[in-house]
Amino acid sequence: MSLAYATEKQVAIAAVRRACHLTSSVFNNLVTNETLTKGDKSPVTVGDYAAQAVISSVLWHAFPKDPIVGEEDAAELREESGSAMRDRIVALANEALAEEITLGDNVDWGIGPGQEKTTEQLLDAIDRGNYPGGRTGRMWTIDPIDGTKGFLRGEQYAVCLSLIVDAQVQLGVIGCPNLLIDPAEPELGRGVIFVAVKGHGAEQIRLSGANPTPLRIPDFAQEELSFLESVEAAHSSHSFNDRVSALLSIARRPVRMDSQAKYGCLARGEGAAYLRMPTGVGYREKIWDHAPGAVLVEEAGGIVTDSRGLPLDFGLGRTLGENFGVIAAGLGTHARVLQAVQQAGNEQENGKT
Ligand SMILES: Nc1ncnc2c1ncn2[C@@H]1O[C@H](COP(=O)(O)OS(=O)(=O)O)[C@@H](OP(=O)(O)O)[C@H]1O
Ligand SMILES: [Mg+2]
Ligand SMILES: [Mg+2]
Ligand SMILES: [Mg+2]
Repeated sequence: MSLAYATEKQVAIAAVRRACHLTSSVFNNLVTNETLTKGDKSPVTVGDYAAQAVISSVLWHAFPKDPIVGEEDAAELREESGSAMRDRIVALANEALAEEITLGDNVDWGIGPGQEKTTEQLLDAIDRGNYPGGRTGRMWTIDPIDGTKGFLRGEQYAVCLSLIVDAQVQLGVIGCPNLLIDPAEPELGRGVIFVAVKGHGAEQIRLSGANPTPLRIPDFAQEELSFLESVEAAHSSHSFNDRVSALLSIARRPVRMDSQAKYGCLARGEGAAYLRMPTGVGYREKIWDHAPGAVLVEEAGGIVTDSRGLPLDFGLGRTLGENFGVIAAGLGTHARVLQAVQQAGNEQENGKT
């Protein structure tokens, strides 16, 4: 096997591991006044900002020329009113950057003892995520905490990083600190990183970095089919999924889970399809919410399209453009789900539902 994107993979895993340690410790010590509400009414915590600062700093050290499409920006933190949060973010980010963690990550990537940064350097690191995206060249996407609402509830969330080259996702890394390593063996505990390199397969490793396990989506019998879907009804239409489920005579209840942990669970065979249909409010899906998950599912043998059956286009900028939803499923399931989605869509247009 060739070493495609071998350095990028190592750096990305190291960055995501650091960020996962950070977010776990933030959750365990989260106090009031550490969460802001953004312009779109969604929450952002000190954990989101600090994790983006850490990942961006590591990427800058390893690949200084690569642009970054990151979810967060530091505008509010630069204001006087943001100073308390700012100080906490700087402390958290520096703690994570300087932390001693072994197994493959090392000081050459701007992490490890002595790698603390100034406030200005960390705010700039957050703001390096302002790249507008586009069709050509290399770029990284960072979603420092995907599923922030799940994070705040103590449920699933994910630290998500991808490398896109000429609009194709080449590498995806999804850290899930709260996900069971193996649902069949809960005593193994929680903390998983999903990794995929285009053309080279998908794997799961433990948050500790150990036990790489290849991932392959299994074939599902009809009675085993179930959907993975968002927790928040505002993020994807639950009622539409119910109709698709009925059309496919799916008996099992959908599994609701925040974040790209859904793509990870699909890739390891927990749930037969991830359906995310728009709620009709004109929301545009962001590339950082899907790029790592899409390459993961494809490399585990699955298919990811919109409701027209077209691949997601990561070359349009920071968003996926007009929202036609997302259907991710294994090879043997995707066509059936797509057909049912289109039927449900037609019914909706004809006012039958
Ligand atoms: N209206 C609307 N429609 C679709 N998607 C939206 C919408 N608003 C927000 N978002 C994005 O949803 C991301 C979280 O998705 P999830 O699948 O984790 O949602 S859920 O928490 O399970 O409900 C969430 O990612 P994070 O902000 O990283 O948590 C947002 O990018
Ligand atoms: Mg957010
Ligand atoms: Mg997100
Ligand atoms: Mg986020």
